[in-house]
Amino acid sequence: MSAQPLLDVTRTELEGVVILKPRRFGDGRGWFTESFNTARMREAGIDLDFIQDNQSFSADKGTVRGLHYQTPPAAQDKLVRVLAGAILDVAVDLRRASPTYGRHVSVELSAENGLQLLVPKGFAHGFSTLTPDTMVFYKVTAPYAPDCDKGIAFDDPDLKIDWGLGGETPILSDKDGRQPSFASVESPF
Ligand SMILES: Cc1cn([C@H]2C[C@H](O)[C@@H](COP(=O)(O)OP(=O)(O)O[C@H]3O[C@H](C)C(=O)[C@H](O)[C@H]3O)O2)c(=O)[nH]c1=O
Repeated sequence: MSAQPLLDVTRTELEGVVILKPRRFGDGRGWFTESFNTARMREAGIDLDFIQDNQSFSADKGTVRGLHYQTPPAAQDKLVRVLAGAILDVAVDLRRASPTYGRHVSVELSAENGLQLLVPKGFAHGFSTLTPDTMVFYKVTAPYAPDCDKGIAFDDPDLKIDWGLGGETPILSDKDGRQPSFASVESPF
């Protein structure tokens, strides 16, 4: 029986957006994993230079952060994982020439399932929290650039994203409560 790969990679219907699952080595104490390894990423054909780590804590279930992206020259690739709790992680294709322009994928990432989502440049990113006390950690390939930090309304009617909120009003930042519609955004990608 072949051993589980050290890094399992699953493509999604959006070209470039992939789900990563580093192998966990379990024993009587719990488990160990190499949560990030550039050699394993390169073997998977992912050759990105992550230069900044971000971390956000959301106290309440039903928090939505997003949809956000940075425009060139500060566009970011993001590698997202959850250290505590669970999120519905969403990537929206903003690449105007893409056959999946305007389409999204949503993946449940949790401390328990150990899944990670790679969100390349050209995609908007956001997540909703599925548990209280959710800690999200993500690596990015470009520094924070406030002037390039843009957004799209999380509840845009054209994007039709189900955030798993069960009809509840989400907890949002003021900024995310007034993001522009998808139709009004001139994507730079
Ligand atoms: C993103 C970022 C923010 N900040 C400062 C700016 C604000 O004073 C404060 C909170 O920022 P913001 O409200 O934009 O944080 P989130 O709503 O969690 O935004 C992030 O969440 C979504 C899901 C993303 O994908 C982006 O990485 C990022 O936009 O942190 C920094 O100092 N550096 C940074 O890289």
